[in-house]
Amino acid sequence: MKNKKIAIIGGGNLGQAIAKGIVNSNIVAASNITVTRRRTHLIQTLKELDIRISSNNIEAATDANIIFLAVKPYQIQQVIEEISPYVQKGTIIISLATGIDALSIEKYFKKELPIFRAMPNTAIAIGESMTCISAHHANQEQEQIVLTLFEQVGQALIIPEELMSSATVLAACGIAYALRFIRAATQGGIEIGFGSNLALQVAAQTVKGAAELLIKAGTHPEEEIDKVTTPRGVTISGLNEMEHQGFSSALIKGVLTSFNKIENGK
Ligand SMILES: NC(=O)C1=CN([C@@H]2O[C@H](COP(=O)(O)OP(=O)(O)OC[C@H]3O[C@@H](n4cnc5c(N)ncnc54)[C@H](O)[C@@H]3O)[C@@H](O)[C@H]2O)C=CC1
Ligand SMILES: O=C(O)[C@@H]1CCC=N1
Repeated sequence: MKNKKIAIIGGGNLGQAIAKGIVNSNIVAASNITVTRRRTHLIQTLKELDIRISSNNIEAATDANIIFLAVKPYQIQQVIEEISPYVQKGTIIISLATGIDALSIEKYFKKELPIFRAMPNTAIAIGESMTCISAHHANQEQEQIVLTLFEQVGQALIIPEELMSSATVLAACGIAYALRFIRAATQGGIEIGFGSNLALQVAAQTVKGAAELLIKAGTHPEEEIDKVTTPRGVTISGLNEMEHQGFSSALIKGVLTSFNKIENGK
């Protein structure tokens, strides 16, 4: 792994976060990673980490063993058609583009390559992503390489491609849903007396603790809820009122609305 050459085409939010995450984990030398962007002055900070920056996609793709496609979905076809003639056989392709299936990517390349789709979430910037990955024409060794790369920036798992839209909703959009919960809790906290900064600190750490209980202890949410809900107590009154107002139902309907928009465009 250490000697693999990586090209990240599109040094935007996700592209830069992946580059930094891989460098921090030390599994590939920074000098083996090239990040491309048309306006390279916007990614000068990567150079301080010894990451190479370039505006030349073809040069970056030519000697890469692994290519991340981190441009927006509407830019992906053009980028693939630009680099395809220079991509060596067996090069691992990892597309981050939402909603573009592996068959289309293969069609744009006009040749068979190991193609992966990866759906991280924005917590990748702090090494806490939940990344779902699907594989197309890849062998086990290639799957392990891609899994290992994303494990440097959070948790990662391989899923069937047919679940990629669901993964997008639950993990990528999910960050926004969770943040809206924290924002709403903060608004409630202000109404019952906290200043906004303190309310946000308390709400955010409380959500982190709740998630860690499930992740570290491996318990079910209801098991943890049972520990907080004293009979005739305040928690169950609040929780039941939230459910009367449609809390779980609103969340489930939101998840389905996002999913339907990906699947049917509406
Ligand atoms: N999982 C998630 O939470 C999210 C996933 N995404 C997906 O990730 C991908 C990247 O998204 P972001 O990083 O947010 O986008 P971004 O817009 O920040 O980054 C894309 C970068 O590609 C560069 N670029 C465009 N054309 C290029 C070219 N021909 N050659 C080299 N560089 C070029 C742009 O200048 C930009 O810096 C998208 O395909 C999007 O669908 C986007 C947002 C959230
Ligand atoms: O909202 C969106 O369309 C993209 C997909 C996943 C996160 N952001």
